[in-house]
Amino acid sequence: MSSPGQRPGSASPAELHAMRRAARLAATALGSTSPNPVVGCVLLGEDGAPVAEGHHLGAGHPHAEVEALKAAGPSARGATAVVTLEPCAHQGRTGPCADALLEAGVTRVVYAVDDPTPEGTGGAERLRRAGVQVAGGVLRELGEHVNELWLTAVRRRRPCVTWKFGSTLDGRTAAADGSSRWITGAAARQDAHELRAAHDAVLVGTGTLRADDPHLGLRHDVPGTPPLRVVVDRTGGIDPGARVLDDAAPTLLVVAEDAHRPRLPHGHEVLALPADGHGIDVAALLDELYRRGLRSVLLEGGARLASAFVARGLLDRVVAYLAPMLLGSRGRPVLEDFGVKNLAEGRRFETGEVRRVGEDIRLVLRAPHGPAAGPR
Ligand SMILES: Nc1nc(O)c(N)c(N[C@@H]2O[C@H](COP(=O)(O)O)[C@@H](O)[C@H]2O)n1
Repeated sequence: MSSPGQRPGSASPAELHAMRRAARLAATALGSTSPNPVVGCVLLGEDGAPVAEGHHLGAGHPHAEVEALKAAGPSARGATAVVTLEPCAHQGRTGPCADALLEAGVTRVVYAVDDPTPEGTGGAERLRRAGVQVAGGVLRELGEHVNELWLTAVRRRRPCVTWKFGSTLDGRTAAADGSSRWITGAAARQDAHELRAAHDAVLVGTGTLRADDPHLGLRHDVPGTPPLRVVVDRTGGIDPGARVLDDAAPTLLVVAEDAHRPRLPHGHEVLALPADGHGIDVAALLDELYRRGLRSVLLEGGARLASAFVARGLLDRVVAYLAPMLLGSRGRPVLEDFGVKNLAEGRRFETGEVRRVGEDIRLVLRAPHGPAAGPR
């Protein structure tokens, strides 16, 4: 295994090209693989030309390397495997990829990111000991990027939390009268649906539920598995006719331990968690979601719930759609007070990707790297 400080192994132009292809393959399964990562693999023949490729479809399915080996058949002998994550060395739901690569006669393995899990790690070392040439850390940033949600989750032992919002440039999500349709344009809203499809769960509080009656499903033109809909409703007072209780996807209704537990239509569930005067214990909620195998959560509001996550330092990423519009201080703010009294207490993020989506600006921010974050 290459250690975080180790220089990445060198790779040929054909291998770098194959790694980019493997990352694109991996990304096609975002939102469908948890608790497993997204992984892509390309096999190159001795002349450097691709002979087969594969990607991981989800837990219980063969790993990316095994998919590619199956597609290659006997052509795998003498091939180079280019894979976005270190081949695993363990017997989980499926067998160890390192052994499958050895049995198929692969002679070189190039991978981007070390597997950070105690179960999965060790494949690179096993391959090296068996005489296979191994180069780790190749296009590591790309491998980190495509698997950002899973890597953040397994390093922090809780789902990766992305807070998504659409607001005016002055941080308002509705006007004083509550009108909010639409602040951002159609392109930003379409993009937000694609973001939803890449996550395992979408999370809102009751304020948003009452104000917008959101459905939280996927639009018919967005491919992917609908995420679990999670509604934090401290008192359990959800309207039985709420759109989120239809059968498009399961809904988890999170209530306080001492609250009324409503009967929900078949397929939905009530989860009781500790709460205090500020609301449900959101760290306990993340622990429970992680325990259930969810690795990514898209927090879609409202201001109160988002403030609870900010206050607890539980945001990993922010995806903001900023509309070229101003509503002034009578508009509804994107966040409530979360206890900041002076500039030094303000929460800072690192600026990531910035791009224009229709008339709006899409901004990705990341929490500064803590000790659990991976190498950069
Ligand atoms: N290298 C690699 N390729 C894949 O396609 C993978 N899905 C993984 N996953 C690693 O193995 C663990 C899951 O194993 P099972 O699917 O249960 O057999 C997962 O936690 C990763 O460490 N690795």
